[in-house]
Amino acid sequence: MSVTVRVPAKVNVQLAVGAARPDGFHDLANVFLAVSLYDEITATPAADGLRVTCEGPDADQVPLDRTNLAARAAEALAARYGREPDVHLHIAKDIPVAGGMAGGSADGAGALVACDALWGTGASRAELLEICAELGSDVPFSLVGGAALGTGRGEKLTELEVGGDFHWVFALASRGLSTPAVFREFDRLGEGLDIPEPVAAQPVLDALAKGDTAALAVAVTNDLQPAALSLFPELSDTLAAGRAAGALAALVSGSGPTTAFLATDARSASDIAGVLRASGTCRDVRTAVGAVAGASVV
Ligand SMILES: C[C@](O)(CO)[C@H](O)COP(=O)(O)OP(=O)(O)OC[C@H]1O[C@@H](n2ccc(N)nc2=O)[C@H](O)[C@@H]1O
Ligand SMILES: Nc1ncnc2c1ncn2[C@@H]1O[C@H](COP(=O)(O)OP(=O)(O)OP(=O)(O)O)[C@@H](O)[C@H]1O
Repeated sequence: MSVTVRVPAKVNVQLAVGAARPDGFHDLANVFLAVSLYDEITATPAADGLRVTCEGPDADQVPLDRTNLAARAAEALAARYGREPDVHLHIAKDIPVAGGMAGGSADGAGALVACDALWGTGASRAELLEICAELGSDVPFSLVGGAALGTGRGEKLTELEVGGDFHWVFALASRGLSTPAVFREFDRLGEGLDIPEPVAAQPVLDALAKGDTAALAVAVTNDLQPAALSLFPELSDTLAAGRAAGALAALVSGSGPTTAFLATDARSASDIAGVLRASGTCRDVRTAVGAVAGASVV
């Protein structure tokens, strides 16, 4: 018997970042939207301990040892329920690696849900969310999906209403960006400046609730974008190409380097994707819609 769980990627429609905290993390007002790019995690019982395998275009960049977030999730759940993590976790990876779309976090949440079902632990949702928060700031949202406001370091979630579909185009970059490096660059760029407390922007929440793409397009913000562009200046060319192709908004997704483009509808998304693909400013292009459900057994 095995269990397969499908988990979406995310885009941040608002990412407000506060000053560095004493523990090195940053307080956030992080408005997450789950989008229809998915990893699938299959958990199969194994007699000989924990093993991770991965397939997909970026599979060679995924660690298969105990640092993999899927492995860490299985170990955390097993430890809590006093059992051995005897499981084979297979990741079918479609979310870009080190792309700012919470790919590793998706695998952590997916492995947790898969092992929970396989082992029949009966853990409550609150317990699963607690383990997610220990694994990483983005992991709780990968479990929950839909749209949510993340506060604290992003792990404290309030679910948000979404009144309609939002159509996106994502341009994948030629290399990854390290999330800690982007936060460090944010700190460096902000040295000597007064960094305000991060707060959720009402126009973003209203646009989501109404399903109003045009309103969301003028409301999206990402405080990590200047840091990501500083470390990866060529991303400006991708953003410009998407804008010229008719995107209503163009921004870096989370810590980058994936760039995200908001489109009027599915047809426009497909047109923008075609122009971006031909522009030579990115490695690959994908379209997706949000909001979609979080980690779900298939
Ligand atoms: C950029 C975002 O993807 C936006 O959703 C997240 O804030 C990052 O979430 P994540 O990849 O799950 O991050 P974690 O694994 O928790 O932390 C990785 C590193 O990112 C930095 N980090 C992360 C979250 C946060 N609120 N402040 C931070 O400064 C820290 O250097 C931390 O060591
Ligand atoms: N299951 C996993 N899939 C991909 N990377 C993983 C995984 N587990 C650990 N990692 C490590 O995490 C690093 C960041 O990868 P990930 O794809 O999660 O980045 P990201 O999407 O930018 O994250 P986020 O958007 O949450 O900041 C990788 O370079 C890799 O070393």
